[in-house]
Amino acid sequence: MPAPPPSAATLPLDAQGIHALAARSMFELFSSVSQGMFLIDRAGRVVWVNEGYQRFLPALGFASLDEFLGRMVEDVIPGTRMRRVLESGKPELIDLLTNKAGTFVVSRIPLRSEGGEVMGAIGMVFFDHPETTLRPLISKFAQLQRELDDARQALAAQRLAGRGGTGERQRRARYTFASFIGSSPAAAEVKRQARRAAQSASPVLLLGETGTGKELLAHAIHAASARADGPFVSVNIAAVPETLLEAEFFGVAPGAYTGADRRGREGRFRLADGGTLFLDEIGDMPLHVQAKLLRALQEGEIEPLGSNRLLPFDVRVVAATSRDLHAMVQAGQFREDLFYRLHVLPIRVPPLRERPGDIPALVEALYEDLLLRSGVEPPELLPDALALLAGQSWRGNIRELRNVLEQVAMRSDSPRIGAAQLAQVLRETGVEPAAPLAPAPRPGPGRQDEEALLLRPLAEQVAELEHRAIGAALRRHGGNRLATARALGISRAKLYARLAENPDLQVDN
Ligand SMILES: Nc1ncnc2c1ncn2[C@@H]1O[C@H](COP(=O)(O)OP(=O)(O)OP(=O)(O)O)[C@@H](O)[C@H]1O
Repeated sequence: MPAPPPSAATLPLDAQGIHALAARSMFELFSSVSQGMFLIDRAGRVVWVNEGYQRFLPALGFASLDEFLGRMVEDVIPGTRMRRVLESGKPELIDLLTNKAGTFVVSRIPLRSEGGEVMGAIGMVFFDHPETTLRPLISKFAQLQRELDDARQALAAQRLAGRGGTGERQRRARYTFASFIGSSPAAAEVKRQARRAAQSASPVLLLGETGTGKELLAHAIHAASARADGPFVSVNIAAVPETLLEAEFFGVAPGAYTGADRRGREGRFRLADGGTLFLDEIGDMPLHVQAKLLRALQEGEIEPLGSNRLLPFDVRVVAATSRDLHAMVQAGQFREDLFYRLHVLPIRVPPLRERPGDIPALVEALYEDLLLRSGVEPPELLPDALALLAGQSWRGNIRELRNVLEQVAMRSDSPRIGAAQLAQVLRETGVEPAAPLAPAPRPGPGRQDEEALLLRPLAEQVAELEHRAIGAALRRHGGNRLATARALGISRAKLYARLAENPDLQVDN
């Protein structure tokens, strides 16, 4: 019997017909759900762009489609991996692409001839601004990115110091007090206290929000202490599974377990012998380990798991936490006796929002570091952009500032960045920009004027920023001087002195 003639409602039953139908349906599906699609040929030239994709062209720096078509894909879409897909013939079904046009969830698929040869590739953008549409995924990505940054920075510091092996890296201090950037009163006070702590042998407790520089200070304290030639060993308690913490601290005796640990393992206390043991996130330590830690600190001896021998150690402990240990003690979550054992030299590390005056110096240092680490030429931030940075709440503190600065460098070709461009990057990285610390700059100064403004003595510029910061804080707090001094992390006496020098700052309350 002859096959029924194909109609609009009939599925083709031959392989070729099924293939054509599926390909067409998939193409239509992708073009309707994606934000944009484009095609490159075998040479990597952009040969077709659909209507959806055309709206990204201005952000990529193209005024018309004609300028975009026919160009090599990497010349027009910074950071793209389309050429890799051409070369490997393997699709990349989901990826995040960040460039000056924003951050996108993208997909790249090779196009093959009937003979299986790669003839080109199709690129699709599924989401733009994934930081709002895919928040959990993006924050996880941002977290990983930060960890990667920290690891890269550690490696670079090690390379600069000309040091070898991984174990060595772990056991040397990476930073000194000079690495702690900031000359604001709050920063100077922290450094003063930390320097004093370095001279003593007592435990130090660093208290402050995430990303404020607690680990950096722990390294610096070690490097300036009498133990500087000994090892610096750190344990991030939050990152070690609870069941492994004891083994991590106290070690495992040979033969205690079968398998990998059969030969036994040194604990961190022993590895840090003669040096400093940095206990990061001490507030995350389970109560039963707290009891053992306390005993070890009191006795100066540890008992490796599966052993009945006590081993002496000589370690100076520096602990850090972003949690409110005092409240944890009251809630029965942290042992009071351990708290007092560690709370001998407490140092409060202020959040970045309490020292906005340090932002210009931090920007300079973090960009210098970026240049050293990755060769990325950083842009210059104009005064209105610096004022915008100074007005943010920086929940992730300096780590977050570094991340934003890197994003600015990655997403922009312009050598100078103003507040408007910065605000866009802040939004794209998931930070809703708060008002700048100073009123928005009046339109006017051209590039040369702006450069002239930046080429004045730094002290003058810092004083200006301080003046604007005080003005903004006074306005925010309705002229309340105590609240203003607190918000800026300065003493009331200092605020009164500044107000006396600058009568124009007075706000009646
Ligand atoms: N004052 C500073 N000057 C220069 N860089 C800083 C300063 N403070 C922090 N950083 C940088 O910011 C990042 C975070 O600092 P660090 O890891 O020391 O913070 P932390 O308080 O220990 O954070 P967490 O509690 O999340 O572990 C690091 O890359 C560090 O080099």
